[in-house]
Parts: sequence; structure tokens; C-alpha cells
Amino acid sequence: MAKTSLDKSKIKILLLEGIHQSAVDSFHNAGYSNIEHLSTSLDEDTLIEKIRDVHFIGLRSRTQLNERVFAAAEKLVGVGCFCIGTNQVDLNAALARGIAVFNAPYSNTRSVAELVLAEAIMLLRGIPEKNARAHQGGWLKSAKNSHEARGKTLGIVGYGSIGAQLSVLAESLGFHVLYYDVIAKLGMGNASQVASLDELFGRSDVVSLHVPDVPATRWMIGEKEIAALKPGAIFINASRGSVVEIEPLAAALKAGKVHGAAVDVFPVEPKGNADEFQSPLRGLENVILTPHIGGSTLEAQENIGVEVADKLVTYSDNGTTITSVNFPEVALPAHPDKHRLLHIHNNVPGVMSEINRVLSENGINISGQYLQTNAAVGYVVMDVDKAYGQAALEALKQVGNTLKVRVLYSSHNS
Ligand SMILES: NC(=O)c1ccc[n+]([C@@H]2O[C@H](COP(=O)([O-])OP(=O)(O)OC[C@H]3O[C@@H](n4cnc5c(N)ncnc54)[C@H](O)[C@@H]3O)[C@@H](O)[C@H]2O)c1
Ligand SMILES: O=C(O)[C@H](O)COP(=O)(O)O
Repeated sequence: MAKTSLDKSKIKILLLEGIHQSAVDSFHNAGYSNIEHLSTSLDEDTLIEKIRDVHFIGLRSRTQLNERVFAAAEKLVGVGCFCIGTNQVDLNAALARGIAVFNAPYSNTRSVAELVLAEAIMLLRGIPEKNARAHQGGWLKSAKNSHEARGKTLGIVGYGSIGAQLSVLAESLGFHVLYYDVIAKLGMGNASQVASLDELFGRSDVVSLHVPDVPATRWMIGEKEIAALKPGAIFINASRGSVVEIEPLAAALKAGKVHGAAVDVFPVEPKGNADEFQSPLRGLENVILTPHIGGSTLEAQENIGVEVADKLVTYSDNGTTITSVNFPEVALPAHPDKHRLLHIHNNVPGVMSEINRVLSENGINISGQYLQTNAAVGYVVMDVDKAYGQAALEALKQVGNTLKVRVLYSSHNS
């Protein structure tokens, strides 16, 4: 069997949170067999114990990879977020240890946009209340507060992949689309950007949030912003639970100031399906509550499994980091007759000259060298003759400011 950095059967992969079987199949097809596949997330202490001998971990939005977890992850090489959001991972803590993080930035975009559009229509027609009443034996046949989507204004906060996809679908139904974003974005179709959140809220019949969880979006919607909504507006959040203060939203819904809401993400979410969901929004008939399933369609999950597993396999086999969310991005050719060294270091002056010096002092000729840096780290990949793999690895470990070094042995035996 061709030798890689480690025998592939010794490369341990831990997959959490019910990642789709397509990921396991992709790893198997690439020759990786040492896979633990769990259906839930793990609490921090259990994760810390488990992660000690893990080389690659796969997770979704629930599992928190913080500084304490990374400190225990002595063998960790790569993280796969089998979802869009990466806020659950301390990207700087990963980078400081030379650990590359990947995600699937577009694979559940459509699923979220479809759900939000469906919810907007349901709420415009008052379906949650009518449905609840019918289940109780009631009969709420009335046109009161029931509206067509056609001609209404949808205000989108965060016009990225999901916001823009929603914009296209909504416009095709007859919505006028406005959006607010911190950067200038080209509107799809006839959608137009507004200058402030205040303006967006004041002009929209339906508001939908599609921002990431970053410091600037944390609790960005509170009492003041909710008060700026048009009376009787509909409010949808399928972004992150940390974006909206839930108590003022609940108060505005109870007071009828906000006519209806759909909420998929919450400040505190249950760890798994067996835990109780608690929220001030429970019991409100004009609210659609969903258990963070915006991206949970079979289509999206199967695609995500393949996409992220392939990114981890490519990084493991060949060092390519294209689309990593925290790492300098390098696309690398195959290295059939050479051993490949991956050196990750603090991006400070002098490291490259030191690398070249130690290799030359050990008589190691570099046949290919690729370098990419970001503000914090440098990632240099070197191909060397097969005679020098181990010696080069040992030499590179001595270089100051080294964060991680790996050798990928030639994929061909000679
Ligand atoms: N409910 C779910 O299951 C589900 C599924 C997928 C994604 N998400 C969440 O949705 C988020 C958005 O996904 P995406 O793929 O569209 O991301 P994206 O990065 O493509 O778009 C985010 C947009 O928000 C904008 N933005 C950032 N900060 C802002 C601010 N303070 N005010 C206004 N706009 C701001 C960005 O400029 C960008 O255009 C993800 O980060 C994730 O947290 C949830
Ligand atoms: O970031 C995402 O893609 C969504 O929040 C979905 O997360 P999930 O994979 O935990 O459902």
C-alpha cells in the first residue's frame, strides 16, 4: 500500500451530530477506514477526552470547538464543519495550532431560502393560528389579517448566499425586495439595497435575517430595532440565535405589534432531540417554531457530506487548502515521485530563510515550493526527493516559529 503521512488506517476521523452517511462513504472510498460516526454532539469534557487521538473531526452547528478543546487536540490536523456557519469553532485557536478548518458554504443555501419563503406565505395568511385552532376543533374561517405575498415588501438583512437566493425566489412570487448589508451588493432582479436597518424595518412587511454570527451581529436586533418594525410586520430568523434578543420579540408578538414570526435558531438550543426545548416563544400561536432545521434536507445533507469529506481528504492526501475558512489557500498539484512537506508557521520575518537554510545544510534539494500566507500564519509546501522525507521532517521541526509540520509521502512506491 502506498505510504502517506501515516498509514491511512491510523488516521482517526471523528464525525459528530449525525453527519450524513455520504461523508463516511467518501472517506472509505479514499482509503480512510478509522472512522467513529456519532449521531449527537458531545459535551465539552467528553469531547476533550475523545479528541486527544483524533486527526480529523467533523461537526455541525452544535459542537463547540473552543480553546480548551483545541488545547487537548494534540493530533488534530483538520476540522470539517458539515454546514455553513463556522461560529461554533474558535478559528483563531485552530490557526494558532496549524489546524485547517473547512465548511460547505453553499450546500444548504437553497434549503434555507425555500423554508423562509414558505414561512413568509404561511404567516401572511395566519396559518399557524388557523392550524392550531383546527387541531383543537375550532374553525377560524376569516380573511382578517390574511394577505397575498404579491405586492408586499420583503426586507432581507444580510444579502449573502442565502439572502440573495431568497431574494430571487421571493421576487418570482411578486414580493418587492429590499435588503440591508454592511457591504454594497448587487441586487438580484429588481431588489434594491437600503442604507440602514431602520429604513429596511420601516418599509418591510416581512423581515428575514441572514447574517452570520460575528461580534457585530450579536444581539443586533433588540427592543429598539423591533420597535422600528412596521405595525403588523412579520419577522423571520433562520440565521443564528445570538442575533435576536428573544424577550422583546416575544413581548412584541404578544402585544400584536409584530403580527407573526418564524424562528429556527435560538439563543439556547437543546443539545439533542431528547432534551427539552425552552423558549419564551413557546405557546404563542402566531409563531412557527422549528428546531434549527433550515439546512436539514436530505438533498443538502447528502451534498454536504460529500463536499466537506472531500475537502478533508484532499487536504490530508495532498495539502490543498482551497476554500479553507481560516488557512492560507493553496491549490497543489499531485506529487507522484516526491515526498511533500507541509510547514505551518507564525507569519514573522525570517522563517522562510530559516527553512531554506536548514534544508540546504542537510543537503536536501527542494524540487517544488509553494507558499501562501495570511496575517497570522504562513503555509509552505515543499516537494523533496524521496530519499529525504524523514530527514527533512526532522530538520523542519527545528525551525523557530513552527506551528505544525507534516510529511506526505510520495503516493507511488519506487
Ligand atoms: N437555520 C439554518 O439551518 C441555517 C443554515 C445555513 C446557514 N445559516 C446561517 O445563515 C448565515 C448566513 O448564511 P449565508 O450563506 O447567506 O452567509 P454569507 O456569508 O453568504 O452572507 C452573510 C451576509 O451577511 C452580511 N453581513 C455581515 N454582517 C452584517 C451586519 N452586521 N449587518 C448586515 N449584514 C451583514 C455579509 O456582508 C453577507 O453579505 C450563516 O452564517 C449561518 O449562521 C443557518
Ligand atoms: O450553519 C448552518 O449550515 C446551519 O446552521 C445548519 O446547521 P446544522 O448542520 O447544525 O443543521
